[in-house]
Amino acid sequence: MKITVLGCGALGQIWLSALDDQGHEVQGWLRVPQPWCSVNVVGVDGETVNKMFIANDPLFLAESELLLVTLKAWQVSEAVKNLQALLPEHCPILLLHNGMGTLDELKGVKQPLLQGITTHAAKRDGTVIVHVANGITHIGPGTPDSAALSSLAETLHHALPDVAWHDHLASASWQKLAVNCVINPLTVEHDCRNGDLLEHRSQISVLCEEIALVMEREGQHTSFDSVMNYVLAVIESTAENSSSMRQDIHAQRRTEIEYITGYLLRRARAQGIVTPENSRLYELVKRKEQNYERERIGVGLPGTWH
Ligand SMILES: NC(=O)C1=CN([C@@H]2O[C@H](COP(=O)(O)OP(=O)(O)OC[C@H]3O[C@@H](n4cnc5c(N)ncnc54)[C@H](OP(=O)(O)O)[C@@H]3O)[C@@H](O)[C@H]2O)C=CC1
Ligand SMILES: CC(C)(CO)C(=O)C(=O)O
Repeated sequence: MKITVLGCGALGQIWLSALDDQGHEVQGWLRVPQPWCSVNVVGVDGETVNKMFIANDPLFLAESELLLVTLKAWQVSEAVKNLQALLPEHCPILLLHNGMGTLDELKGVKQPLLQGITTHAAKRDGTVIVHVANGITHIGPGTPDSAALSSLAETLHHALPDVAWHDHLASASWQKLAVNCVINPLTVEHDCRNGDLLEHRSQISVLCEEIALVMEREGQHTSFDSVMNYVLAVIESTAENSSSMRQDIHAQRRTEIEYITGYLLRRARAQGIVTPENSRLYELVKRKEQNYERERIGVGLPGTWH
């Protein structure tokens, strides 16, 4: 297949490398246009890949059979809208990111949209992307016209297993959102690794009560116990991780809070539910972002809200 990967960061580079390895024709798409992008990946098995791929080629884009979007949630809608006119109308767009809400922002896009969530872990270490742990990528339709695209899961599975197709991704997406609503802002508040959150069980419990209520009103078959047990299991299985939000705050980057807790709060408001503990954490993270944004502008540096 001819595949363009939009966003060549941690996830983007492991996908570029894996798809190329399977014989697919791939190009990267960078924010600042360049004819080449370099992929430097250390695999889970320690094997390294150093390769250059074509980048930002509009002719390649016009012939692409898949646009794989591996951007942060807040980068997605503007970047996809900028490319949609160059992309064939039938070319599926797969959005792979944490958080929810980007589909609502892409309502006018003509191409079939798919969404995905992943438990793979990859991080940047200097100029290299380290694929820290294998995981599962769950994908499913984001618009009705992508419901018949389940064969994509098999193609992607051969490149970077596991990939599972879901006719209805909402359940998996909400579970992942619940995990991110608890772990990400709490690790910012306590400035700790995921595993250290087990010392804050009562706070986790209050957050899970609120989240379970919103999920139930959104039509999800769940309960407080089920959300709590799932969140605790992920805390244990990712105990050594520093969450992506904590890393973003440490690096003074914009976080994905608007698409994680922000999305939960928007759905809670629509359902008439109050979520005081989630709201407090949302405000806490927003305040931290605003403070360093103000500091950057104060010392004459450009803001990070590009
Ligand atoms: N890394 C991981 O292990 C996991 C990540 N995720 C989720 O996947 C998503 C992607 O994460 P990750 O790969 O880590 O993020 P990265 O920040 O590493 O990658 C995003 C890349 O997109 C680039 N970019 C930004 N804006 C544009 C644009 N307009 N056009 C083209 N490229 C652009 C960035 O470049 P620049 O820096 O120059 O702006 C950056 O290289 C996030 O939602 C994350 O939460 C989920 C599970 C695991
Ligand atoms: C699951 C978790 C919390 C793992 O760290 C994650 O997705 C993140 O850090 O964004």
